[in-house]
Amino acid sequence: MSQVKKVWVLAEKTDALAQLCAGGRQLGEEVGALVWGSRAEAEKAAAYGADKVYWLGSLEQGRMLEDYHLTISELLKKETPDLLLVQPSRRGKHMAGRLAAGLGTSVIVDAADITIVQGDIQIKHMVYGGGAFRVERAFGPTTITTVGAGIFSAPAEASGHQGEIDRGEIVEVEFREPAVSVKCLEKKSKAGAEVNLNAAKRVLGVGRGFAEQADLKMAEELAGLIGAEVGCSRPIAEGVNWMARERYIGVSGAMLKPELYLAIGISGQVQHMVGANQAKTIIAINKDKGAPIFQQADYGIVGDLSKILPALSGLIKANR
Ligand SMILES: Cc1cc2nc3c(=O)[nH]c(=O)nc-3n(C[C@H](O)[C@H](O)[C@H](O)COP(=O)(O)OP(=O)(O)OC[C@H]3O[C@@H](n4cnc5c(N)ncnc54)[C@H](O)[C@@H]3O)c2cc1C
Repeated sequence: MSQVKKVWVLAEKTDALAQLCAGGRQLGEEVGALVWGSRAEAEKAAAYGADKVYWLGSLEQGRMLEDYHLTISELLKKETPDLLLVQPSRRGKHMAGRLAAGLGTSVIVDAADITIVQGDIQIKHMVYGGGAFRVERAFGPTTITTVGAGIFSAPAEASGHQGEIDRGEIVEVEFREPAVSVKCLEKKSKAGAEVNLNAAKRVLGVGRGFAEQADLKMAEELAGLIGAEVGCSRPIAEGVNWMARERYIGVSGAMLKPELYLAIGISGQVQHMVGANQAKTIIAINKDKGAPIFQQADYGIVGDLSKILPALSGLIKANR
């Protein structure tokens, strides 16, 4: 694949930063990383393979990440990277939108594939709620895209620079106060939101086949036994509200690429499956043998989950 000259990456979390740096190395001759936090964080980005780390410093008390849009868009205008890869977190998407507005371009969201054809950046992403893919090209000197999970894999730390952290140059960036800033007045922790489905090797998804919230205990027990994170279909998080929104999988939720996806009481509508069909192995449990999920599953069990889940957990425990 041909490469462009400069690819920059912007991520809030370290694992996403490592993945985007790996992607940057595939797509660009030079990788630049925009990093907040301590100098150690900036050095980490260099170890992940960034040639230049644009170090934005630590967030001052009460300052929001969003306030950096002016600082970063000025930098983008000056340095004109060909491509900016952004972590698709809510804050990442927000920032991507603001940066694109500052540059007079638009964001191509949730890239499923990025190819460079003779210097032309072509981005494939899902449209019509997962019904089709479209290949798009952005106008302007810098293409901005948020990148779906699992598109690039993170290399072992420091592989980009053979472990020599100081090979990546660290450039200190001065903060530019935007005309209108966002102030954080109060922070409250959100119960149950601490989950990183993208990083999980095994995910067990629960759907509307569960009649009662209390029945989820059967799924949680099995997940614990096989070392899986629990995710869900959208109606479980945004209909009956049995789980946090961070746990729902699909086109408008988390996009996964685990080794195993175990879908229980999930019909397999396209909007859900686009978030799960990159799994290496899909196993479905559903009482309806005509459920669409069985067309995408590698293995299927037709039956009532209230009988199958305790039986599976019992078998695993008995064979330990
Ligand atoms: C624009 C748009 C975006 C959307 N985005 C998403 C998204 O990101 N993620 C998402 O998940 N959905 C999304 N949806 C909703 C999606 O279309 C489906 O409605 C949803 O995924 C269905 O969830 P489900 O499979 O849990 O429920 P259902 O479709 O109701 O399926 C329940 C399944 O459980 C089975 N079942 C019932 N009882 C049992 C039992 N006792 N034992 C075993 N099996 C049983 C049934 O046979 C059925 O197949 C979106 C929809 C739209 C329009």
